[in-house]
Amino acid sequence: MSAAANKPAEIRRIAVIGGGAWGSALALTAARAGRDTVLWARDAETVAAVASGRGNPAYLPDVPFDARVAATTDLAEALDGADAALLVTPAQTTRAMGAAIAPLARSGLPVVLCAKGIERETGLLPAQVLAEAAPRCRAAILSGPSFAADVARGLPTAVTLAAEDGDMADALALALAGRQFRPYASTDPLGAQIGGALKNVLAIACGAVAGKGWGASALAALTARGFAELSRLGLTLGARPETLTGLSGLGDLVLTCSSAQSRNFAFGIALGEGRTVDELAATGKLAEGVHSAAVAVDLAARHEVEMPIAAAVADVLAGRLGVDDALERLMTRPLRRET
Ligand SMILES: NC(=O)c1ccc[n+]([C@@H]2O[C@H](COP(=O)([O-])OP(=O)(O)OC[C@H]3O[C@@H](n4cnc5c(N)ncnc54)[C@H](O)[C@@H]3O)[C@@H](O)[C@H]2O)c1
Ligand SMILES: O=P(O)(O)OC[C@H](O)CO
Repeated sequence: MSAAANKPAEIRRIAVIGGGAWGSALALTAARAGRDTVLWARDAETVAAVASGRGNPAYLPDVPFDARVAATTDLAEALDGADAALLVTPAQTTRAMGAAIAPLARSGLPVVLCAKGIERETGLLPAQVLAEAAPRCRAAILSGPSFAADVARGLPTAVTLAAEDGDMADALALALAGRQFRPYASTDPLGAQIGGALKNVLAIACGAVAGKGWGASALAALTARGFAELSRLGLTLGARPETLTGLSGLGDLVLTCSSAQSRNFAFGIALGEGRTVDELAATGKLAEGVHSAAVAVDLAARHEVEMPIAAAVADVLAGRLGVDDALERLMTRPLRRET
């Protein structure tokens, strides 16, 4: 067989599974890139609004859709004829959504995992979960500094698009690229997933520092030490250094640890201002770091990797530690060489 015959076919039709903020922004991105795009959402009101061209008022208010996106509540219809799917529901739903996609997807369908998190019950990353739930699909990862509202408005950014198969990563990057959205293909999906999952946990810590008013120096110091933790775990698990310092690692960490537009950072701010975890959970707003903190700490412990900031976040979220005590604990750790 020639090398050309092994190349993935051109991606013309894209199914975006998940009608929240990021799913809608990515559907718009795919449509702007000229792909025939269909959005699946479980809620009929969202589908009606998107299909009529009104956009997604529930999740992306005040963002007009400037390209045509079809929409459906029928998963089989969304996947029918799709050359690739983007799975954009919360990380803890990857297994159930993978299982729903599995019998409807053609063999070898590229499924781009866009959630940033770790499965709570198993400690598995999204691609590992998909491999169990939909073994005939091929996983790719889209991650990097990208607020849904910014991307939907057409503000520029760059992201990582990673898959074990470099040709598939290239084809997916090409399918989504536009003047305002620049994917960099990568063959390190593990590294891309580690960065995306951990930056959410670390952003809660940084938000708490901001909410407490502990100053810009503390915020920068915590972000840098957070990056040290992310890198330690990533390198131990086999991520590549250039991925960890790239868009899906350092790039996304810097964004999420510095902007109140981040739901994880905003969650941390509210904690620092004295709101309780239960109060914040009751708002129903998705902050993925809340769901991944404890399991990230367990994963690190299994690999004998120290993650004191993530551990402090997990303890605060579990009600075992206050934010002031978390600072005290971090600041009074034995002094050490910087690594
Ligand atoms: N919003 C962003 O700026 C952004 C950017 C990059 C990555 N992400 C990641 O994308 C993922 C989704 O985030 P979002 O911002 O779109 O969240 P969101 O809260 O805006 O939307 C979540 C969507 O998932 C659906 N959903 C929830 N539970 C479901 C279930 N059990 N089955 C099927 N559908 C379900 C909801 O109905 C909703 O349509 C997260 O992992 C997040 O970290 C978000
Ligand atoms: O709002 P957050 O904290 O989920 O962050 C959104 C994106 O992941 C930023 O890249």
